[in-house]
Amino acid sequence: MTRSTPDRNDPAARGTATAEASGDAVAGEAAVGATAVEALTEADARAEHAALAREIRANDEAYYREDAPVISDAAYDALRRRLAEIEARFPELISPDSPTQTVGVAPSETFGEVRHAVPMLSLDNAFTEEDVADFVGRVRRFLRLGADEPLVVTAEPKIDGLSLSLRYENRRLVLAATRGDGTTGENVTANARTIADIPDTLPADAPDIVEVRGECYMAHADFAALNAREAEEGGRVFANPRNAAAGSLRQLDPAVTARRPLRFFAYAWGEMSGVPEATQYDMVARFGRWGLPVNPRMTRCDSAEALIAAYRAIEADRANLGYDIDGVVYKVDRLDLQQRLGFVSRSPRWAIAHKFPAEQATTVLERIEIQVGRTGALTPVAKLKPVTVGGVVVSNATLHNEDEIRRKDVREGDTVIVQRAGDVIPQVVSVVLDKRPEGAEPFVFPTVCPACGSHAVREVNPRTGREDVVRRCTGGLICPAQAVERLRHFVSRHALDIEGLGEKQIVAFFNDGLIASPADIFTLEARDARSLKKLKDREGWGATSARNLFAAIEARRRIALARLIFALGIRHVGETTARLLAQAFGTWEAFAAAVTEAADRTAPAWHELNAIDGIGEVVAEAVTDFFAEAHNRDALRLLIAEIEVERAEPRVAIESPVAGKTVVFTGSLEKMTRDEAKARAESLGAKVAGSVSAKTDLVVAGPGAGSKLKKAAELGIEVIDEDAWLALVEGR
Ligand SMILES: NC(=O)c1ccc[n+]([C@@H]2O[C@H](COP(=O)([O-])OP(=O)(O)OC[C@H]3O[C@@H](n4cnc5c(N)ncnc54)[C@H](O)[C@@H]3O)[C@@H](O)[C@H]2O)c1
Ligand SMILES: [Zn+2]
Repeated sequence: MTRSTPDRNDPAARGTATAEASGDAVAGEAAVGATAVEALTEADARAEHAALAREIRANDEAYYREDAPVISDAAYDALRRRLAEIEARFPELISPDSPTQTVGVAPSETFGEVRHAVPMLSLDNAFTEEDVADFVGRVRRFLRLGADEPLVVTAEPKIDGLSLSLRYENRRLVLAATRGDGTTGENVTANARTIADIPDTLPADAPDIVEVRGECYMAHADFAALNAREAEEGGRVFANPRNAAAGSLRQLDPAVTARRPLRFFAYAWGEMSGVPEATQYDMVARFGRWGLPVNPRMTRCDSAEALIAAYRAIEADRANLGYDIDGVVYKVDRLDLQQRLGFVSRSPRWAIAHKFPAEQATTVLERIEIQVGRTGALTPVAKLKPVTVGGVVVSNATLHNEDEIRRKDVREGDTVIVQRAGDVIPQVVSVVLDKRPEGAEPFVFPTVCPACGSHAVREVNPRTGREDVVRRCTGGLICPAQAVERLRHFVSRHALDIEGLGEKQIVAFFNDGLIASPADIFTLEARDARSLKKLKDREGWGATSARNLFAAIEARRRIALARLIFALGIRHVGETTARLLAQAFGTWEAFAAAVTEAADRTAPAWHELNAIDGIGEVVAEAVTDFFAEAHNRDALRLLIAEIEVERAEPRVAIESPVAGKTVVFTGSLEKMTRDEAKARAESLGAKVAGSVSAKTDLVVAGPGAGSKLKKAAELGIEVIDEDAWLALVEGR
């Protein structure tokens, strides 16, 4: 696995909650209130504030934790601006957890946590020249500077990467951490050590403790090469260099980071056992002498006008820098003045980021093409008459989804406004209606998958009654667009668990036509015996590895029903749900017959399915949609003919102190692995959740527990340690 974060569409890794969250997030682009803030009633403001905060948080998760944003930065910034405007008028809505008061998101559990000795903050934003003048005025007033007293402010490019803190003790690199939520970040020391730009040691004149902070980023050329390579190998293609940098640094396996061309610019610092210079400018110069890369475009300015001139100069050069920047950062130069200015909630008072406007151009949309993603999402892409936007030639732009096309009424042949907003994937902003050719028809979004001909459906969220914005192919088992992803999931550890059949082998076998659907795995050996091009003669293989693979496959010909159901990769069907279904139906035949019948929502089978404890409508729909697709049923018939599915024992009512409780494990456990703890808890009737919420009954915390523990304390949820947990479940 070369992924740092769980795949967003892996049903095992993503609960319904995340799926809904990101669905809301997409819808959020349209959700910025239409009413002027001045005209809002208090009740409307409260409701909109809550909705905005939810959307911002969902987008934060996608952006910071999964390195896969769902909306453009410009759309995201608009949500934030609206939230801030509402809070300005209704200050009672400002709570400590409002997005205006917080930084980023809490670190992902998969990395060790690092508490920052000095918090890592965000930056306030300026979008107009007026905002810049306001900033300078605010600083001067705060410092009570007279009209003739100079104020020097630096200007430097705002690199679009992710911030990284490097701690040197006695001039050796000892710790590297991401920003996280500003207080606690992720430990990425081993990853940072693989970055050539980052020195292992500092020279003798550096103090004993030095925390260098700066931006980890990926240059344009490296980004393009990486994406080309990933696309070829069936890996993950990144939307833009920032996501590529974040996704590459935040890898569980540092060897993967080492193969990614990451770079670094130093521009700030945290804890220091002595600050050797008196100004921002000189500190950065000092970092440069210590062997750290620093940006050559930093200048000193003495007025708002000079700052804007510096901004214009950097903007003019933006396309030639070779890496993405999304604005210019201004910082008060004198460190003693920085000290006096201090901080407000999430950003320093002595700095501001002057953001570039999104870059736009007008061109003709020639065609709308529907692409099918690795997880079956149908995404519309606008094929454009090539046009230069912000120095880059653009011929494709995203249209996001079906609703967006309808909302903007985008038609083939239209003249459209295209925007690049710092990120690399351009988007269609709007249609120039005056230029619509005669006879242009509204676009009809396909309801079958262009890759495999299966039905493509939109899920309905039973709670909100709203359709998911994404239309998905339901022919998962045969769809060539999804094949690799499905097969990878099918053989993964918690599914069929076939050793020696990783993503790399699957991609190679799929490309060579050896394995196209799950049944093919079990006929591989027989076909190999008859084939002239044998597995053992393939590059990187040999008689032993081929024999081992065949043995590993053979060992899985007998499989537990729950594992098989999970392995199918049906949306929303994770391990727990698969087990519930297996226990409820007992045999494959009974399960398959019932869920096929349940396609008819008036059939008794539909009600039986919904009556199973723990199975909600979302799951019931996903399962029946999957079996309603004839292509899937055909593929399953072939698979079942090759394997033997074990009968599942029915679930017995459990009497245990944790039955029916929702439990969260956090920190490191010493007496059991996470998987063991989870399986044990579930076997006792508890539900194991990944994050702490009001629904949590119990938190089991080991050493090193961080944000979840904090959250539990905030919510007043009972917290026990591992020993207490064992005593509880063992009845001691
Ligand atoms: N599209 C989305 O869904 C989504 C979601 C969350 C955030 N975002 C984007 O992320 C950004 C907001 O997040 P943020 O809190 O990280 O703040 P920010 O990017 O606006 O500013 C703070 C960051 O700027 C970086 N930076 C780069 N060059 C710098 C320099 N020379 N000096 C100082 N800092 C420098 C640092 O990493 C710092 O943490 C916005 O651009 C926003 O649009 C987008
Ligand atoms: Zn398909």
